[in-house]
Amino acid sequence: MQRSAERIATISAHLNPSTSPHQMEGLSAANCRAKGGSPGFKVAILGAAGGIGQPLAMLMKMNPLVSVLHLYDVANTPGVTADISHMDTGAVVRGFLGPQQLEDALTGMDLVVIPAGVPRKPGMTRDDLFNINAGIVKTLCEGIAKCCPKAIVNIISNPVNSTVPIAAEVFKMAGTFDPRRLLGVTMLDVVRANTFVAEDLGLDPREVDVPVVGGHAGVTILPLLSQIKPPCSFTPEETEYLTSRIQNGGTEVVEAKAGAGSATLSMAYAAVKFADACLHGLRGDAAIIQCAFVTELPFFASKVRLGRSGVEEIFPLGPLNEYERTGLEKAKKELATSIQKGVSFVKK
Ligand SMILES: NC(=O)C1=CN([C@@H]2O[C@H](COP(=O)(O)OP(=O)(O)OC[C@H]3O[C@@H](n4cnc5c(N)ncnc54)[C@H](O)[C@@H]3O)[C@@H](O)[C@H]2O)C=CC1
Ligand SMILES: O=C([O-])CC(=O)C(=O)O
Repeated sequence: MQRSAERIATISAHLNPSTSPHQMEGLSAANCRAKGGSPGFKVAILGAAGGIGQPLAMLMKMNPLVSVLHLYDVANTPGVTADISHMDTGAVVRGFLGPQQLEDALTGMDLVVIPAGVPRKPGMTRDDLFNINAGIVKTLCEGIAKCCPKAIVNIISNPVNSTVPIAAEVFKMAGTFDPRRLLGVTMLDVVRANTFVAEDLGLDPREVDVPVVGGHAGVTILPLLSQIKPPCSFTPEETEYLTSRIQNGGTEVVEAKAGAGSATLSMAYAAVKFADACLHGLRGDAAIIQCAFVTELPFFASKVRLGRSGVEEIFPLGPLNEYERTGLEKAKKELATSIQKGVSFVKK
């Protein structure tokens, strides 16, 4: 009994940076590495114990660009942190549990990734998550504005078309808003588009690049199949089938999981692909181009160039065909409503 109590004390010292220096001693190697300023970026995941958060945390722990990884959630971070901290990769992992530890989790971070919030069940739209997730994202962003206002923020929590505007309003009210640093993660739409198109064409998905613009729900997800690389043409039936499958990819997973949540593993993969692009941009690497939901235009998923200050260039949509022009009008209409809903939530 005694031994196991000591062990719990040691683990909780690792999880809580506010514990006394004496309690932290057992973990000095990891802490020395973190304090020694080993090269790399400091990344926080908010919602780190969830279905997306856990595999995302594991993949971020494997990323050589990450030197410190903070895992924050309102439940279960001690276990997830203890587990991931045993991986023999470079990043030092620290866990934070509950609102009292949010500020410690955020202080000093270069990149904050937010998959906190409830997922869909069959029959729900992403907008049905608004009532719960809007408040969660608002509170977390207030913490970011206070503790790491210069961090790049990647928002995964749905409905992205409204949660990103919520984040923007929170940052505007705090006087910390920088449109280059706030990005909604629409990478999973690109990942799905590449996969489904590659299946259709009999190609390796790694060779396919489909820009997906607009937003992250239903008709706002607009794949630009006319701009696919390698260049390729589709029949009207193929265009209709592929566009619909890409737009409904999330629902396909929600239905297959039959009440047990939405995409988590492919989302963690997409989130890491996107976070890694942001970190390469921060490092100053050249030509980091991805699609993301950005806050200029005023809010729209576009192809962007990532750099040291976040989004450094937003590319124009390029030539659209008739099918895409019609899709764009539908997307803009629905997006306007979702954006306004997010903005009003913070202003009210
Ligand atoms: N942008 C995208 O492409 C995608 C977005 N999503 C969205 O990601 C979100 C998370 O999905 P899952 O990980 O599957 O859900 P989950 O329920 O498995 O995990 C969510 C985690 O958030 C935590 N959480 C709740 N309130 C919190 C708070 N105030 N602070 C910090 N953490 C909090 C929970 O404790 C839980 O660990 C959902 O809103 C989902 O719709 C999911 C897939 C794709
Ligand atoms: O569909 C959902 O609810 C989760 C999501 O955003 C996706 O998988 O694209």
